[in-house]
Amino acid sequence: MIRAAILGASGYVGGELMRLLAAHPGIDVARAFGASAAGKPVPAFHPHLSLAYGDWAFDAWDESLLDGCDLVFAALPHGESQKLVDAIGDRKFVDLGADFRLDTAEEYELWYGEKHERPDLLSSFVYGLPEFRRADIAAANRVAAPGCYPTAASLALKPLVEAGVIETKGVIVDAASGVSGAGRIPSHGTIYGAVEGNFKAYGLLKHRHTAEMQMVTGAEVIFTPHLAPMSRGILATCYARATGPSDPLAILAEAYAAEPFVYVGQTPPETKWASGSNAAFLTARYDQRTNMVVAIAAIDNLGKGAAGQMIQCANIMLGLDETAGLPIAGVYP
Ligand SMILES: NC(=O)C1=CN([C@@H]2O[C@H](COP(=O)(O)OP(=O)(O)OC[C@H]3O[C@@H](n4cnc5c(N)ncnc54)[C@H](OP(=O)(O)O)[C@@H]3O)[C@@H](O)[C@H]2O)C=CC1
Ligand SMILES: CC(=O)N[C@@H](CCC(=O)OP(=O)(O)O)C(=O)O
Repeated sequence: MIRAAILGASGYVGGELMRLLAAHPGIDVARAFGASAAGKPVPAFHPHLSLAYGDWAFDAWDESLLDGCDLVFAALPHGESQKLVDAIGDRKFVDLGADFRLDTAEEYELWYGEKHERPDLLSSFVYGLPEFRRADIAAANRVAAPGCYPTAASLALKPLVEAGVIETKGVIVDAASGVSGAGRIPSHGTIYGAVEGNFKAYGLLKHRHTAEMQMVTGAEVIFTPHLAPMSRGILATCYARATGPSDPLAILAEAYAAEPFVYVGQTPPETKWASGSNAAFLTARYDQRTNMVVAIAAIDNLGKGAAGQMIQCANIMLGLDETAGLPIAGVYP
């Protein structure tokens, strides 16, 4: 068994990693690190994990506790993995923070508004979207797993850009996320009273995921995220001017025909289809009246948008079955 350490195990993504790894045939959780949670029992933060990790407590960060671990997952706030990466050494490392996702320190500083402390290490990370970078991930020691919104939007758009059926200028991504996308610590905008029965846009014109979507798709993107009154899920609806009549559904179906976690179908997908799984559900249409293409993706932000994708990357890096430990079926209703 591969022994894994999780940094940020007390957070929402950390909890989802622990849940999925509890049923993984080739990877065991060896260490679960917290920050303010250090020393406290795992079930105090993740009661749903009581049977799997009932007698566990979160560790305080201490790099010597990585001894004996072959693999490290980090689900920390942005900026934190830059400080820890040296301690991880040459272990396999899957980082979900944004620190090493973008190609340049300048892009990171532009969109995240803070200085990048380790630009020297940017090129040592591979962007962890397996459907587009599988061979590079297999050869990598360090992977920067994508953000949740960019995963959904890029899966919907990239094959259409590559097929040349959409214009790459002014692509519109309207996406809605469940509240778990904002993490475990509630803020004024994510408490029940602010979210229940409500629907709102935020981050207009400046959401940091715009940079990632542009990097992956090669298109110029205008992205508007929305907060939806649900725990999990992302629905990304993407619009682009067509270069002419095409069959975008057939293009997506062909692009993902061999992909174990991507389903392309006629019916507009719903977030619940993906809930609890590592699946992505896609559809697309060409509209002759407006000469526009619309492409839609539904994922679980904690699944294919976070923990599931991290495990998919780790499976590839370790030469395990890519689907090991990862559900392809969602929880419904
Ligand atoms: N939630 C989602 O759907 C997605 C999240 N992400 C990204 O993944 C990362 C984790 O997200 P999420 O789990 O939602 O966040 P949470 O806020 O739920 O969890 C954050 C985790 O980081 C730990 N932590 C906080 N500050 C520090 C610090 N200074 N040093 C070390 N550890 C610290 C927390 O520890 P403690 O609680 O013990 O203080 C906790 O375990 C973020 O970068 C997020 O942007 C990416 C894709 C999707
Ligand atoms: C609903 C909600 O607040 N979502 C978060 C997305 C968090 C996330 O995925 O952040 P990174 O991918 O950059 O790590 C947001 O919009 O900031």
